[in-house]
Amino acid sequence: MRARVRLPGSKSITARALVLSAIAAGPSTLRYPLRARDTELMAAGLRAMGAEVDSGQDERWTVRPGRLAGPAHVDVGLSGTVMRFVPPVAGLADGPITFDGDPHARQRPLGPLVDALRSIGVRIDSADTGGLPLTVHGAGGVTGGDVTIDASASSQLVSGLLLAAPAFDKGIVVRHVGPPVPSAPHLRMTAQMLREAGATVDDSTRDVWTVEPGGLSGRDWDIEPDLSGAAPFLAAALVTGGQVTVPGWPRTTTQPGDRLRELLTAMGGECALTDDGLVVTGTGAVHGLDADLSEVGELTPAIVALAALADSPSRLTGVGHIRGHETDRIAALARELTGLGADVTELDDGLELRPATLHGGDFATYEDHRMAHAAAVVGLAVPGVRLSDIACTSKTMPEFPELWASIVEGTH
Ligand SMILES: O=C(O)C1=C[C@@H](OP(=O)(O)O)[C@@H](O)[C@H](O)C1
Ligand SMILES: C=C(OP(=O)(O)O)C(=O)O
Repeated sequence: MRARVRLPGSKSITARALVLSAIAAGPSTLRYPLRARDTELMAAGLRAMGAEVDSGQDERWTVRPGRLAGPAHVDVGLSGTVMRFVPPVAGLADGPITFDGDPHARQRPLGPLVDALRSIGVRIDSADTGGLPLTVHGAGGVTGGDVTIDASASSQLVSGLLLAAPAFDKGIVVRHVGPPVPSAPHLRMTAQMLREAGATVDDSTRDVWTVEPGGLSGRDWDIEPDLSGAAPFLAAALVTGGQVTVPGWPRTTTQPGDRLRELLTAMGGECALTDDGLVVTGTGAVHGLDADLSEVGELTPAIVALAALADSPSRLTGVGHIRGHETDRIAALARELTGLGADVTELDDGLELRPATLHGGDFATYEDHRMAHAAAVVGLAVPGVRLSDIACTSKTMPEFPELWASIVEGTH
């Protein structure tokens, strides 16, 4: 395999740019945004509340902030960013905003955010579970102030509060209390993008984030390629002993996917960040990995797929929270890989894998895009791996099936 894969924009950066633009004082543009289910739902949700989001052109979306008002309905789909980033904005709107999503969305952790918003004066009706479906009774503004939250289930619970906080009367001081918050790079991304939009943010104390009240400016956002989406493509270089180049790989970034350079090197690849982008070359061998993935939880499915093909054991820990992702990813990976003959042990907070000879069979995706990515990686080395569903990849990369087929067929 010798492939060059141009990836779509980052889901996480696109989501944040949309939210910050919707509460800014003037218009903004997003250059090279991600067009996928999660970001289309984000745009639709903000639009429903009164922001003017024009996503007509692929390479340039524009956002004109408008008066935020209900009644409106926000479909969160299965998107963590939509369900955690939009309710705090809904508190700023005038009128009721209802939220619901795919059946599994109701199982994803949301209660701590709802409680936190209530504690700063936002009236919310929620399901008994504390999560979806819910109604935010926007009062045209949010008092803000001091909030205590257990965000061990998802960093997005904190990011959601911070992103809307410049528009709160008193801004916000968020204190996390509980087991560690995962996905630290995503919290740095939130702080950095808030600052780029003109907010004053203090994240210098562990587990405490302060955002001062103040107007945000409209601006041009250049969206980096989605480095987490790169994971299965770069993994393919290792599995096939080939070479995959991702052009436009940023030299510095807050995206957790940048850690792929270190993880794939440890697993036997060679990674070179060149003027042409990131070039990953397989050496013919895939080694096991002993790593704490808590900061990069969304990379777990692709790394586990590689680990299932490795020539030595792996122990991947620190990701108990991914049981609350699109599906319980620890259980799903253990079950589906075991079904293909892998030697896997499920841990509370991760997985252990030992070398085994895999065989073909059915692989269920549980509507999880990254489960499909994992199956695709295994399928490079194991004939007859049949995915239950490839359409779920539309959550973050609708072009995944075509891109994957093209690298496998060597047409790139
Ligand atoms: O803020 C973000 O854009 C994200 C944060 C992470 O969430 P968790 O902290 O819930 O893992 C990550 O897994 C998700 O894909 C995107
Ligand atoms: C966990 C993920 O998504 P979400 O933003 O829905 O939490 C993911 O994309 O791996």
